[in-house]
Amino acid sequence: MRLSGRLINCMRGGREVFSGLDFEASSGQALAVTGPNGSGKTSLLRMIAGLLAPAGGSLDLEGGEAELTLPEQSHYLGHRDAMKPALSVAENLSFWRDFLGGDGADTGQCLASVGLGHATHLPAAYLSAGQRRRLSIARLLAVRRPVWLLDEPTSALDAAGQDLFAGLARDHLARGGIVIAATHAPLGIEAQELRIGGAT
Ligand SMILES: Nc1ncnc2c1ncn2[C@@H]1O[C@H](COP(=O)(O)OP(=O)(O)OP(=O)(O)O)[C@@H](O)[C@H]1O
Repeated sequence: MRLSGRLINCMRGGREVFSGLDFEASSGQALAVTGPNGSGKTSLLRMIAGLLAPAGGSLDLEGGEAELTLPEQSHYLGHRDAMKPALSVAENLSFWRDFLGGDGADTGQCLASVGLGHATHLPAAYLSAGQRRRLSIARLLAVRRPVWLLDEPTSALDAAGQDLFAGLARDHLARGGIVIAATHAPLGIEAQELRIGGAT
């Protein structure tokens, strides 16, 4: 499987953010998207996820499921943890599993894998920032998709959480997945750097 972008142009609010961006990531590879604030890292992830149209260029996934689009084969975790505060932790994850077309994955097991086994019945509103991030990461496990698009995946995670994330990402890569992560911090996994904009 190979994900590639060719000559991608990004416009936001009538202003060019970046242009002519090329990148490529094959099965088992991670890309760390780096660059200064406002250089377009989140915008690039959202384009790959199908949430924002490129102003030019093309995005392509070769070797995936022929009948599925690139967004349908991708997970996008934004830096806001999309969850409903009044629902429990388990209900939030079940919502996402069903919404994303999961095939009945055991949410309890996914939550235990991210260290939230003790909090499944708590309202999501009670979670700390790092726990919310762990709940987002559990979505990656509840529904298996080959392309992970992650915006600052380790923000708010403590050292143990960062190790946990790195382990899950390594497993995903070992299974032939692809990780594209926008980050200002080391991801804890081997990754090629895709730099956008000027020096950090
Ligand atoms: N909805 C929008 N309308 C207009 N401009 C926008 C919109 N969303 C983002 N932008 C602008 O697009 C540019 C790129 O934003 P983006 O969030 O992709 O950057 P980033 O590299 O992820 O930044 P950071 O490191 O701060 O997270 C910024 O200048 C931002 O202000």
